[in-house]
Amino acid sequence: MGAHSVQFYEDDAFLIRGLSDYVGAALAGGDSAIAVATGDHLARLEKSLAHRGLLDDHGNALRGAYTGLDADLQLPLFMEDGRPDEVRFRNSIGNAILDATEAKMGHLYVCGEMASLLFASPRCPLSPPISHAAALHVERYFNILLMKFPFTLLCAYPLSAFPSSDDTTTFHKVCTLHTDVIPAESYDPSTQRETLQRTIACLQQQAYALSREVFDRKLVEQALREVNVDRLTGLPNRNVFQDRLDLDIRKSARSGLPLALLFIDLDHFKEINDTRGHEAGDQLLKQVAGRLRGHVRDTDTVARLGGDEFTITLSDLHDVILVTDIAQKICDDLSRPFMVGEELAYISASIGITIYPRDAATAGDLLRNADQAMYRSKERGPATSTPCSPPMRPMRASMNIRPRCWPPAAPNCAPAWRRAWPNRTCTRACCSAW
Ligand SMILES: Nc1nc2c(ncn2[C@@H]2O[C@H](COP(=O)(O)OP(=O)(O)OP(=O)(O)O)[C@@H](O)[C@H]2O)c(=O)[nH]1
Repeated sequence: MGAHSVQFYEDDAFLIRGLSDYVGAALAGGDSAIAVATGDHLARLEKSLAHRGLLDDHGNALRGAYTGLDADLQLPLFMEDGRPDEVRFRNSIGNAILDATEAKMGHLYVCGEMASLLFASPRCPLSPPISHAAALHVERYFNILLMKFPFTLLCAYPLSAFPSSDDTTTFHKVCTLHTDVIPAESYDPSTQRETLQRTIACLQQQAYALSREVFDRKLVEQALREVNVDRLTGLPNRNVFQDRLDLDIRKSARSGLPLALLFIDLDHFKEINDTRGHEAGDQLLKQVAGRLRGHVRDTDTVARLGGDEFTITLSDLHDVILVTDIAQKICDDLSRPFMVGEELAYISASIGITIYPRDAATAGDLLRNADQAMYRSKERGPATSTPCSPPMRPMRASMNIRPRCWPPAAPNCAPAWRRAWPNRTCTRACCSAW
């Protein structure tokens, strides 16, 4: 049987160089060459051969004989019902090889990447493992031709055809069907150390598969982060909030220390979007997230549920009374102006508070309580916080916390507030901090 080598490659430019060396050496020696490659590779190969002075402008050999076959067109010729068919293969590629050997223009050198085409989606209509099995069939058909006709064959495979470590078995099978294995990116036609080359090629494939897996894992980790983190603010999102609340409830049940859930909804945030644009609204939401983080310990959870809704879970509370102080401070803090772009922006927040286990036993009920309490705050007016109270939780008095500094001090600096609450007056002393 004639020599049937396999050349692996990572980089297209390396493939073209290798094919050009192979076909070029044949033509320069007055021999025949058939190149079966994808349209793009074929064009680049022929350009390289023309550059070497071996082909004319029309792709005709100036020495020896050259035939270029577009692998994309050859593929359907020998496929039947989505599988390579031996008879069709003999009638297409086989006949081209037969014609070239009968022409008796020296020895025939064939290089082909139709087998690797079968591996490499999306060009090939087959997906693994069918494409892998199909390519192995094509290699066997080649070996049958090699037993009948005197020619030398070089097949080319991208390492990307074996992207996972599960492909190692197929990779070995491909190597076994060839007489020589040429490792990727180290093509040296003079090298004879076949065993060493095989080992290098296998190691390359394994290294390639490993790097693909590391890359894929990074993508998965990134996707997981994105699933858990609110992209705009970097805060945990609703999913993480719910998981952590469940966890905090279980910890609280064990430790006996209560936890508080604060539901925070910004007041008239929509006006910022409407008057200053969505980007300004985004900037403001990021700053709100930063301010909220400043009011809690590392062990507490500040989350963004979506839109202008945030939650804070305060765990391991030794003194529940402190929660209203924290809510007060948050109301005060969010009523301070925000620097958005070049201008100040004014908002405030309505907060609903609920305590575990005093007000509810489950995460769902706690969230519902806090949400309802937040709406009570909205009804009372902006910058208000309300603990869970009847009918949310029987026998609990509601509480109304306003920022010490309300409404904003400078008469011209908060037109939105003044339109919304024209009857509110400013307590200048406490606004001086602004
Ligand atoms: N800039 C920005 N706006 C958002 C984002 N998500 C939601 N919004 C907007 O936030 C607004 C929230 O709606 P509301 O809560 O009704 O607005 P509001 O003016 O604060 O209303 P009240 O809570 O009743 O005071 C809507 O206009 C949303 O389009 C976001 O990621 N970025």
